[in-house]
Amino acid sequence: MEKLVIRGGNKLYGTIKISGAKNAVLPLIAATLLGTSQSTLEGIPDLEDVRTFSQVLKHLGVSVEYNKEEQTMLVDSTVISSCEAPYELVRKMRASFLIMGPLLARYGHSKISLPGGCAIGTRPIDLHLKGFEALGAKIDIGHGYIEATAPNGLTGARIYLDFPSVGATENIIMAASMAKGQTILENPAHEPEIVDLANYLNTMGANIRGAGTNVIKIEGVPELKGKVYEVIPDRIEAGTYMVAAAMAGGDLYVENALPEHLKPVIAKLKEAGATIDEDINGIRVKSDGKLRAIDIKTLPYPGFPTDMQAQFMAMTTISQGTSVVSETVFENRFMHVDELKRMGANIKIDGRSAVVEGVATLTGCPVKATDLRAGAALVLAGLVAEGETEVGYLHHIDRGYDGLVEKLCGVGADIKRVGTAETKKK
Ligand SMILES: CC(=O)N[C@H]1[C@@H](OP(=O)(O)OP(=O)(O)OC[C@H]2O[C@@H](n3ccc(=O)[nH]c3=O)[C@H](O)[C@@H]2O)O[C@H](CO)[C@@H](O)[C@@H]1O
Ligand SMILES: C=C(OP(=O)(O)O)C(=O)O
Repeated sequence: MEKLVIRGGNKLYGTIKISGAKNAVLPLIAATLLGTSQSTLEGIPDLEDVRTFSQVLKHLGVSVEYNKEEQTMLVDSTVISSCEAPYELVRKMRASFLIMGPLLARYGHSKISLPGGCAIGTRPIDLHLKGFEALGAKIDIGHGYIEATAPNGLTGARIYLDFPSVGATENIIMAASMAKGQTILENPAHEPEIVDLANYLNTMGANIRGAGTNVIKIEGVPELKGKVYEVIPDRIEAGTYMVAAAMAGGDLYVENALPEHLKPVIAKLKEAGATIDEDINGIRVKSDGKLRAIDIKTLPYPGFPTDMQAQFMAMTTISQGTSVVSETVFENRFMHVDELKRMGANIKIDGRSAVVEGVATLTGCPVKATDLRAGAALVLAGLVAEGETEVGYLHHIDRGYDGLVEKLCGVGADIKRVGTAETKKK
């Protein structure tokens, strides 16, 4: 099995350049299915999720050319030969469910395997389906598949989301972009990735207003064309390296990080004692590694991101005092706690909160990444732990961090990837 071997104790100095955002690029790839000509996506991060999504599109008969060196993806979905996605592909990546909205909009039919639960929670898709039904689709669930049909096309509607789900907002926007008439989406997600998707769809010829606000209005159009578009930088990757610098100490410039996407992360790092400077090209984090306890509560954007919760929990394990970390978005996103405890952290879980008493030092040992951000948290813990930390189950980390080892080693960390590649599994 492949693992990361991390020798802790090095401070981080220099620059890390942030890649394109995983959570923005996946909906953009789904949106290319709406275009009747070639799309060129730029700034594509080198991620396992990107490769998996390419496989999903190829399964639909779409031509996909990913160029790792140029960070581009050319998608030609002029012709789509299948509207079905099987379990083998969908189970690897929940975001593949985002193909349902575009396929329904363009062909009036889509059949996709139910994605199933995952390590961080049950992650139902009821809000996506309610949205499709409101637009006039008929939904049938059976034999592990969801089939959505709208033989006469979709019709715009007023839709209220019970919770501002990121994926449901994206799927509904894509479906409604080619529906007849106007759709008004109330209580949508506000994440920057939603705004990026709407911007791309508008570039393709859609008419979407209000993305990033409480109400999104979509006037359906009969046709969308593939275009050239560059994905936004990954705010979670940026936040992860910012926490790394705060914990390890040093002076790290996180190039490409957008301060306006990282307000709660910046505020909480300052509260913990790090010095943060923002400029037009990125964010600088300076720290002596001596941090204070902070409380964190995850919330939909613009609140504190759940995708940064595990990394901040790693930070609080070595921050002086008692921190309380509350997770309100996912019901089971504390899988990293037991692994951090193996490294000497003092954490008690109380319902949806974790109470963390800072310890003077963590100690390296073998640990496993149970999900993507849990894996990132363990890498951060390894950077400051005494001795050697071995992080296994790297397929989780590979889903969402482009060049993690190279980027961290480039600023002074001591990390090696060793062993033979494991069989990829969710
Ligand atoms: C590829 C991608 O962009 N993934 C992000 C996206 O996931 P994703 O789009 O899956 O997250 P959602 O915002 O939909 O989920 C948030 C909460 O809503 C619940 N829910 C969601 C849909 C639904 O139909 N019913 C329902 O109950 C979920 O179980 C969860 O508890 O947003 C999450 C929340 O910021 C992030 O952690 C993920 O990194
Ligand atoms: C939970 C995450 O991603 P996904 O929704 O793709 O599982 C994440 O990026 O932290």
